[in-house]
Amino acid sequence: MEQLQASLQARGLSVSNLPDKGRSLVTTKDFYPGEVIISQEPYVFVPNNSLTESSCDGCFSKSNLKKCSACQVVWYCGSTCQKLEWKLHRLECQALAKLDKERRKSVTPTIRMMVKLYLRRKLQSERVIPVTAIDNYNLVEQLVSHMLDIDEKQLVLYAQMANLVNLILGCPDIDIKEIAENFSKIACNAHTICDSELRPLGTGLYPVISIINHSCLPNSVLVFEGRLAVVRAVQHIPKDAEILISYIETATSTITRQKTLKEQYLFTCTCPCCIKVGQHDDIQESAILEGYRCRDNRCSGFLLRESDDKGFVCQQCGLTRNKEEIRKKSRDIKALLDKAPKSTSSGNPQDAMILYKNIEKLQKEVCHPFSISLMRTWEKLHEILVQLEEWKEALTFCRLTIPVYERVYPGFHPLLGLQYYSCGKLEWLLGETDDAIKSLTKAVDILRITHGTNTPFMKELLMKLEEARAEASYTLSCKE
Ligand SMILES: C[S@@+](CC[C@H](N)C(=O)[O-])C[C@H]1O[C@@H](n2cnc3c(N)ncnc32)[C@H](O)[C@@H]1O
Repeated sequence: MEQLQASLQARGLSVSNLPDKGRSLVTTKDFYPGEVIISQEPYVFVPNNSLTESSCDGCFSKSNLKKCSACQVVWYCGSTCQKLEWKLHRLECQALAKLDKERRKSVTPTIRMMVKLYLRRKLQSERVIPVTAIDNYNLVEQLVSHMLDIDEKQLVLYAQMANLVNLILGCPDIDIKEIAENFSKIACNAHTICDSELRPLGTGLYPVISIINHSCLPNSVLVFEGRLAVVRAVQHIPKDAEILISYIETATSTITRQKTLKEQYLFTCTCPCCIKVGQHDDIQESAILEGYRCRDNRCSGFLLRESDDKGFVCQQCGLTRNKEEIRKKSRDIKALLDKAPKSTSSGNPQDAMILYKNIEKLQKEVCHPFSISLMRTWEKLHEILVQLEEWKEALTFCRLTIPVYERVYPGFHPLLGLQYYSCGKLEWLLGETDDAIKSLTKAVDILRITHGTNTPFMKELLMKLEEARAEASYTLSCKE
């Protein structure tokens, strides 16, 4: 702990204990928007491989993959990644190679994560891999596990998984209870590794980053550069303040956010957004994001349940909507949404587009124009239409999402920046240069804070903006 504090002190940080939160990462100097607060390589990480989709165990690439011939479980994109991972994979490979074919199928990414955790501990204790103040198993030991709070069913599942890990490791001296507790630690401390566009790639355990607590209105953001986790300030953070990131998708009502946090991280959030739960403004916002629209299409009011529970009444114009009518339409939407995964995985985007357009039509009759479910449908239609190369329509749906994004995300949220980037790319493609410049500028303003400016992803965005500006000034000079 002293070594960790010394290492953090050099970066303007320190670990404190807060009464209701446990350990927290606190600043010992000011941080400014866009500044890197801390970055860390994972103690262990695994790609999100499944039986149908694989990626490289070193860099998550999905191309030129070759399966490790010995264990037949792990994939690499080439010898560079294979060599980099070899010290750890050598041990893992020996353990996996001993399993029969059927058993190997049960080696999920979570099981691999645990196997790798113990193997890395072994390599560090034998000094094959160096130990540093921010890269050691002691930090894993200090992670919260919430073992006393999790239910019986979950405990049984962890125990079964722990038995499988023990069987793979072939070390009867490793305590099953300890492995089960480590599964619980992974559940509330591991982070989903995403690419620059926030698409999930894998899972990693970053024991120092895991000291950072959650807020639904955070002052920092966690992004990844490959597997390196990078925390950046999104606002001015003064000395002696707590660093806070969001663990969850915050585009939901307070009650939904609190439920998610309780179920996955086992705490009740009391951030500035959550303490408003039940207050008038919060009820109104929830009714907009997850509730229904007024019967009158010209009215933008939100609806609340009538006191006799027979229906919903618009808080702007007073019109009521019948509960049964809403229920029926909601059932129809659900029936269509249930068909959606099949339609999207069937590989026929045309079918998926028709289905989602039907969903949108029904949702527009039921949901408030700022509804999150309607926004998700617009996102899906944008994605499908890009696939179909229907650029104009894709742009229409992308633009529809922007006001909802603006409403639900704070100014410097990566998803807002990325959505502006998507709009800008489509506008540029369609020759709408002035609009493209506006969208790309907004994307740059946000993403330079959340993502920095040095990654290939950001360099490409900056180049696109420059190209668009150059074209606009060339067109202008031609006109003059
Ligand atoms: C990734 S850990 C964060 C570090 C943790 N406080 C510790 O002592 O190691 C996640 C856990 O921290 C606690 N936590 C995180 N954010 C919190 C918050 N806003 N309020 C209360 N507890 C919080 C919860 O127990 C949660 O399961």
